Amino acid sequence: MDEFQLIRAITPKTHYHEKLILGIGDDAAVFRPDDGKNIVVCQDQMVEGTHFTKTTMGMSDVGYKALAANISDIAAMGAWPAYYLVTLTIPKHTNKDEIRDLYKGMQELASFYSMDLIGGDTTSGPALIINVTVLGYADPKQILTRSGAQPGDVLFVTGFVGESGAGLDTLLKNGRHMRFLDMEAEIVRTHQRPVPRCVEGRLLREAGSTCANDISDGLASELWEIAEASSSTLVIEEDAIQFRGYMLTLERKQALQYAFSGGEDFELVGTIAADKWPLLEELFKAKTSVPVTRIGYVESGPSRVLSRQTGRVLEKSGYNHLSKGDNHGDVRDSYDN
Ligand SMILES: Nc1ncnc2c1ncn2[C@@H]1O[C@H](COP(=O)(O)OP(=O)(O)OP(=O)(O)O)[C@@H](O)[C@H]1O
Ligand SMILES: Cc1ncc(C[n+]2csc(CCOP(=O)(O)O)c2C)c(N)n1
Ligand SMILES: [Mg+2]
Ligand SMILES: [Mg+2]
Ligand SMILES: [Mg+2]
Repeated sequence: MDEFQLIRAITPKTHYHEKLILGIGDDAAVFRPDDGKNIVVCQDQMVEGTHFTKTTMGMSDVGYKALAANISDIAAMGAWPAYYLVTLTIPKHTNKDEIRDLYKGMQELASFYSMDLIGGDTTSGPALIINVTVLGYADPKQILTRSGAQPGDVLFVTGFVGESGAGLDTLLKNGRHMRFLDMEAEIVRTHQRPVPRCVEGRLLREAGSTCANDISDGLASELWEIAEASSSTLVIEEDAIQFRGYMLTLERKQALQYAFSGGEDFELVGTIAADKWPLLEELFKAKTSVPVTRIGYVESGPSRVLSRQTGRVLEKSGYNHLSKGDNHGDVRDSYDN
């Protein structure tokens, strides 16, 4: 397989968006934006050894999750995805079938959201790296931001948090080819194939929420981002955090540790005016199988996250690439300025 064969193989034969003028095949892609909408754009990448290993994820899972992580950021803005671009760094000895599986995983999710692949780049390099850019649309009158929390708001989270981190530990211990019990299979799936919460992001907008953040680095880290961007105090009631299945077999303290610091759950955490909370609950019951749980509130005060249970400031734990001394800067010397 050479670079040009690869590009030919991944070029879609049809497209979903009629406003796409030029997709893959020229120096750049061209589309006419949807009338009256704001364009939303984000980018996240996954690196072998940092975000996945051969033990934790198959190639189609890697493709799926690289796109899912980006769609999750679009969902956290209350927006809807439309186009994506994929940049690959491919190490030696990667075969054609592996790349085909990577795109299969991405296409599964892309077809669900009718997203068009419109470009990217391909290079060789020392590790497998998948960098995805997603473009989407938002209603110009209402986007969900990290700075949108107001004193008096209810703080909520969608779905169940902590499962991805627990799934990762299960995978690191047993490998992905293990025959898992149903409960373990559920958390492993959350780690490998998280479901972006686009529908739920829309419901947040419908109910009148102004603030959301998706959980990539862990609940603690995402709560701190909201507190800092909104210049307010978030009070978290740990006792309200819900778990299911495998997580209920753990000591609650450990389950909470996964929820706060595990990351990659890709659920939404956000806030909404207290008088609109009942409507949000109603909309979730009527329109999605994903639960929404009140886990605290917002009050005026310095930018910080307080635990209602302990009265103490919540530790800013969670995943931080550049504070983990062992996972960066090891393939080359420093620049000599
Ligand atoms: N290297 C960079 N250059 C320019 N902007 C960046 C860079 N890295 C991050 N950003 C920007 O910083 C902001 C926060 O990015 P961050 O990656 O922390 O958010 P996220 O995607 O929600 O989190 P995660 O990466 O854990 O999924 C975004 O506006 C992002 O575009
Ligand atoms: C093998 C392996 N080890 C550790 C992890 C955990 N992990 C890696 S990156 C990240 C935060 C989100 O990334 P980003 O901030 O880049 O979006 C987390 C929780 C993993 N997935 N696989
Ligand atoms: Mg990011
Ligand atoms: Mg995010
Ligand atoms: Mg992200």
